[in-house]
Amino acid sequence: MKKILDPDKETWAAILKRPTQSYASLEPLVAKIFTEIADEGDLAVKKYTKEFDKADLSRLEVDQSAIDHAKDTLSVELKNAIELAKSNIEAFHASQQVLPKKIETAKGVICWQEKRAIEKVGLYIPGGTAPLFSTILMLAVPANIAGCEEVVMCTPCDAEGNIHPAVLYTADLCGIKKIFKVGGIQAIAAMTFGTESIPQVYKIFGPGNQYVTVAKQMAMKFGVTIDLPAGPSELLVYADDSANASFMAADLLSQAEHGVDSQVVLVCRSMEKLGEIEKELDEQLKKLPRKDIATKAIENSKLIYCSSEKDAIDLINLYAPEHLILSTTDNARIIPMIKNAGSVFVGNYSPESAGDYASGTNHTLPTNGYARNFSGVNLEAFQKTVSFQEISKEGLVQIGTAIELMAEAEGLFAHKNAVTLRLDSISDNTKN
Ligand SMILES: NC(=O)c1ccc[n+]([C@@H]2O[C@H](COP(=O)([O-])OP(=O)(O)OC[C@H]3O[C@@H](n4cnc5c(N)ncnc54)[C@H](O)[C@@H]3O)[C@@H](O)[C@H]2O)c1
Ligand SMILES: N[C@H](CO)Cc1c[nH]c[nH+]1
Ligand SMILES: [Zn+2]
Repeated sequence: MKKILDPDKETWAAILKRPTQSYASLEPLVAKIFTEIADEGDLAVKKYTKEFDKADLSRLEVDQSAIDHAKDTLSVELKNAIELAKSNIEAFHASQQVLPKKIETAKGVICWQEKRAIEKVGLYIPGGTAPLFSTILMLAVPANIAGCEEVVMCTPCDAEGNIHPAVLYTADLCGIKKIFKVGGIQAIAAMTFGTESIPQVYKIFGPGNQYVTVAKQMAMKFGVTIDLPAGPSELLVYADDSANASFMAADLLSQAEHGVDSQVVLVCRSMEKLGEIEKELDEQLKKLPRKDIATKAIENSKLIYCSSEKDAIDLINLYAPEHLILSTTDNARIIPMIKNAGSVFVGNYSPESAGDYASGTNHTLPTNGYARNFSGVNLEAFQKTVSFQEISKEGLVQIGTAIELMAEAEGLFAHKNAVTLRLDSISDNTKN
């Protein structure tokens, strides 16, 4: 892991660059697959599933028998853990509900907003190197609270066409009725255009590797919206002398083990603590089953010493990490200074894994610096906001002249007339 001491500001952007390929470099491949799937539907989806996932599928949809088998296979302990996580995620996302609030902007002019669920949503559940069934909870729970009518789920299968039982169990627990054994670019293209088997959706949600992330960005060109660019996982730990070195090393490795293109960064105010964390990292890494993946991710990662607090915070805000751990003596003072981060974990006893699984917050979060302008998934992502107004005669008298003047100034006389006719009728009625 590269060690950097008090870097010059001019070098920050280069130091903090992510190890993923650019949108431009993946676009030609993604565009080719999109075109084929738009033209040939299931046939092209099957072709690419064979090419990338080595599975020769005759049917894309998961059979009920596989779901029933998954329910029998999973241990009671794991089922209970999934239930606990689901209940915390439900509590946190239900608390995000906003009730309509009517405002009288002028006497007799009542305005308000109501939330409406997006009717058809597609959930992408990553499964290339690990079966991320926790992601189903993160997406299906808010979709259900919002009241989305049609929920379609795509996830990659193994070479035999099977999906991990925990994925099928969790999807069934969340009431998902349409589950497809399709991953990667081909899954996103299929949900964008619709195929003979896979329904077209209005909005696509979910994290994934760089291929999935670029495919989601491509989907937007075809009128399907997306939640956010949620690519390869990242973690930045901000630590001082008070940090527990072994906890921080474990947290850094937890995100490094996601994929070779993950990135973890330590920004440390103490040289001594930086050394301790580095030593712990080396030791813990050797014992990990996914050490090959984590080792490659660690090669992309950095240990940065910052003697100045201002520089450290500026660096964090410039990097805009997906996850940020604050492990300092004065976390409460630091929190208001954090402008850009997807999800923040405060103190030595808030491991990043808690947010991945069971604290209740959502783990679908912006990566690659997008925490500067995107939020992670929340209830609102599954809703649209519709505005309403109800205006009485008295209300129209209050604002009518202003509307007439503005419409006339824009040269839009039909707009003006829509008000003038009503104001005239009000004045006629008053006279009679
Ligand atoms: N940001 C977040 O909120 C968040 C949350 C969870 C996971 N993640 C990230 O999701 C990712 C999951 O990645 P994954 O690979 O395990 O699963 P994935 O499901 O995202 O991707 C697997 C698919 O990628 C496709 N693919 C693989 N290599 C390809 C190639 N060379 N060309 C074209 N397509 C190819 C295959 O079709 C395969 O099905 C990880 O990077 C993890 O860090 C991010
Ligand atoms: N850390 C991932 C988000 O970047 C989410 C996850 C799922 N399972 C484990 N981790
Ligand atoms: Zn994780």
